[in-house]
Amino acid sequence: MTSETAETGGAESPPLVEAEGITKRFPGVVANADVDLDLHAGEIHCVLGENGAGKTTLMNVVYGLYQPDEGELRVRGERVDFESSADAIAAGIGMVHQHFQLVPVLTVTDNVILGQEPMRGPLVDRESARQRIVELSEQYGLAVDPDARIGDLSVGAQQRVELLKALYREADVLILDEPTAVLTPGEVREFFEVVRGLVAQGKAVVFITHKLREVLELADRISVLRGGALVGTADPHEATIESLAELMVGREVAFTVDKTPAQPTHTMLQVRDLHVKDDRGVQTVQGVDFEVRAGEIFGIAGVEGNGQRELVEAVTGMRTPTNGQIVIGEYDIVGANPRKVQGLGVGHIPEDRGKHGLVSRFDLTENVILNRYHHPPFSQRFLLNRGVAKDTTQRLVEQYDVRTPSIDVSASTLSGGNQQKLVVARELEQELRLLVVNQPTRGLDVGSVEFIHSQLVRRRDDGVAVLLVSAELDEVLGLADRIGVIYRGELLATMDAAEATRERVGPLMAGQTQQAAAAGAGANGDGEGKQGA
Ligand SMILES: Nc1ncnc2c1ncn2[C@@H]1O[C@H](COP(=O)(O)OP(=O)(O)OP(=O)(O)O)[C@@H](O)[C@H]1O
Repeated sequence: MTSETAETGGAESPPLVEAEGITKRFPGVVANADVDLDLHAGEIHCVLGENGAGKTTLMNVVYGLYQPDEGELRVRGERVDFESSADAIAAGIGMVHQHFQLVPVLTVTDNVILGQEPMRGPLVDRESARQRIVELSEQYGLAVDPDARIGDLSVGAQQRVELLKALYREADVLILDEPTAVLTPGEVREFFEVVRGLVAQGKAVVFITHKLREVLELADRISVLRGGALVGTADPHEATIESLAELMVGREVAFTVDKTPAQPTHTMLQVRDLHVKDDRGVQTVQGVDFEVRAGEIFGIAGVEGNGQRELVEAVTGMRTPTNGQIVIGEYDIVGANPRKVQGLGVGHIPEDRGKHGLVSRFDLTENVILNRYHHPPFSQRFLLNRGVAKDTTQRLVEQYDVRTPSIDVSASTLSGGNQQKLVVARELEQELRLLVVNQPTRGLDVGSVEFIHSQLVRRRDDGVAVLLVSAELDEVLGLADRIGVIYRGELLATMDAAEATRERVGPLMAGQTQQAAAAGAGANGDGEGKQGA
């Protein structure tokens, strides 16, 4: 639908939001340089750009979190000067961040009305709020139980609560920052339906994503940022994944991984009959067996939440298994702490860089030496050699193209994708025997994905054993030499990459065993990995 046909649009009405000449500077960086952006009722506007291109900054300006240094914002044709997000919300702008801002112990209703409680005299009128939430869920197809506790909801349901929160505040413009990064394939499909419903009812949606297939499927309008500036717009009917990638990155991007057949040698990681419980005490890994040899990439495919997190935490010493063996080299590491495991030459790229990868208030050098400051070359005779630490950080920042004004800024100032590149650089560029990577390219732009993939293959070719866990089926199929499929904590099948196709692995990810798949029973493709590009 276009603005002309939208309920609240119409050829003569101005865009819901016009951003004109927006410039926003941070120390040493021009995050947005003279950017124009129009958001129309009834349109899905995709904003693309490589990591650090300025997408989040621009949206934070529109949402009132940052004030622009230059330029102006107009809402329905009227100039606005937002001093905070409260002003933007009052003007009908809502934003759903990548990290949800919900209180886990409260109910859906309490979260939605938080800070906006309807009062009847001195009392909160919870019942009328609850009724309004039910109406909104029905109107926009946002299925959630208003009385459920947030902590008990799936990620997809929590995202629907965030949308309800914005709609309850009567938002006409919804800014969604990488909303599908955290969703399972089934949830992505449901989410697309919701977004289509929102624009059909006259809302304007801004959709930030690195997944170009999603852009082609959903966008009415595409804007591309590079180095803080708007470098172009693309017509979703004419654009291809390749053309969008080139517009974003400024060069051609390869979508297939260039690698020769693996030459594996001895077993480096052996996992036997592994059982692991999650934080709630639920047995999420249930009798897993596999091994990874030096010089190969063993990929674990699976829809998120099937025990991958607990498996990776057990292998890296962050979680003690309830049963089973994990042998790295010749050591059984069950009971060993993460530092000990790391000392065996184990690198770890965690799925949650905020929790386990980086300390956001530390500068880049402190983050690079985080788990190695007590090892040479950083430590010499118990003293930290700052010069070596800084030189190493500078080299990694250049080699991995971490976009930053300097290595002295705190990690929190880096864009999400650049934070991830820093973690990957630190973990890959050390003495390694085993590398455990969980969702290594989440939030990365297509150019960075291409680079990180080639680096993983390079370390494999150096003789490192690589355990790759990813919900992106394309990533596992493109990188791994052998593949296991995890479903409800069990490895359903292990196969050579040559035998692994999307058609074979997809149904297994949905829990369909090989026998059933051969009989053709009930394949619905729901288990397909999230789309790579
Ligand atoms: N609060 C801040 N202080 C200093 N620099 C910042 C701050 N926020 C963003 N930047 C810088 O502004 C630039 C743009 O960052 P932004 O987060 O907008 O990029 P992005 O396009 O959203 O990237 P990604 O795809 O990685 O999320 C980056 O160079 C970043 O380091």
